[in-house]
Amino acid sequence: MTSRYLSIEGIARRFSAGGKRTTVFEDLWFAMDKGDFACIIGHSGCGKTTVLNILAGLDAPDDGVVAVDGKAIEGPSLDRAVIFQSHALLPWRTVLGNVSYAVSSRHPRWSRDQVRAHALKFIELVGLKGSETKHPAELSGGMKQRVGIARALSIEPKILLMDEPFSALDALTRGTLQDEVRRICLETAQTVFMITHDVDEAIYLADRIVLMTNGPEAVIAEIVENPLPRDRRRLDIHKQPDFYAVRNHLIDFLVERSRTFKASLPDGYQRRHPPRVRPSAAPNPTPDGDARAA
Ligand SMILES: Nc1ncnc2c1ncn2[C@@H]1O[C@H](COP(=O)(O)OP(=O)(O)OP(=O)(O)O)[C@@H](O)[C@H]1O
Repeated sequence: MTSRYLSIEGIARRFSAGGKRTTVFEDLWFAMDKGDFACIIGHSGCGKTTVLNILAGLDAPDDGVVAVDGKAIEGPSLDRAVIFQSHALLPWRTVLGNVSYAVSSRHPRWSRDQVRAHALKFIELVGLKGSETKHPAELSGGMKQRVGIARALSIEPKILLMDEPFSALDALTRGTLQDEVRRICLETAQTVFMITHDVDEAIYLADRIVLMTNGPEAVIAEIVENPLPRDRRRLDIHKQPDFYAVRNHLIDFLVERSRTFKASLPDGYQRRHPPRVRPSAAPNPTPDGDARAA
């Protein structure tokens, strides 16, 4: 196994349905360091959720291994927290009750006061101070998702896995929550693997964007290194010189290359080391040899 914090090593997943066997992907490789924020982008059905489920330990690969912090994943664990599109809160528990439940699962020996103090810290972190005693039915969609985020972060997971966490929210709430998740993840050096269909969301949040070709038998076409500065702000991100270079690169992939990539693999393409690309507005980017302009 490699020494990276998270390593996906040659995994394959095949499903049988109606007597037909489909290979979603095989020989998939990807690695992350601690504190990295990666987004995966690809068309519906290419296998993004399958990868996330394998990382969560909810599904197992048919071949290959996934390891976190040097340990192969063998099932669900509190080391990996998942935030889904729907919040899946316990309706009979309050905000504090929902978060405390997760905290006491993580720290079964903690006293009631310790659990409460820890849960309150994360409730405050996501901006829900004052709503501790409310039940999920009394909360807006955005507030419920905040509880889900507080619950996931409160167990201080090694990896935070997010499956389109903001897609069910209105644009204003989505933007605010993106800001908060970014702030918290930067502050806590949280390692995050997230699925999104939203190119702008990926550019705002991610350090690296994994581009997956269409399925079946999807491959990772490229790992796009985000060229924007780490202190980027959502509201004026479009003024960053490289913004449209990276945005056009991602859109071009989704519109065209996700479909055609496999039929014309670039020279020297290796599944184990997909090309790393750093789109740039500069006319002749030459930072690391394999960088290309959008
Ligand atoms: N349990 C299963 N049994 C059979 N086929 C499955 C199963 N789970 C997923 N698949 C198939 O695997 C492929 C990848 O599914 P997956 O949900 O990972 O795609 P996705 O990229 O996350 O799609 P979306 O963006 O629509 O959520 C699809 O063709 C899907 O039908």
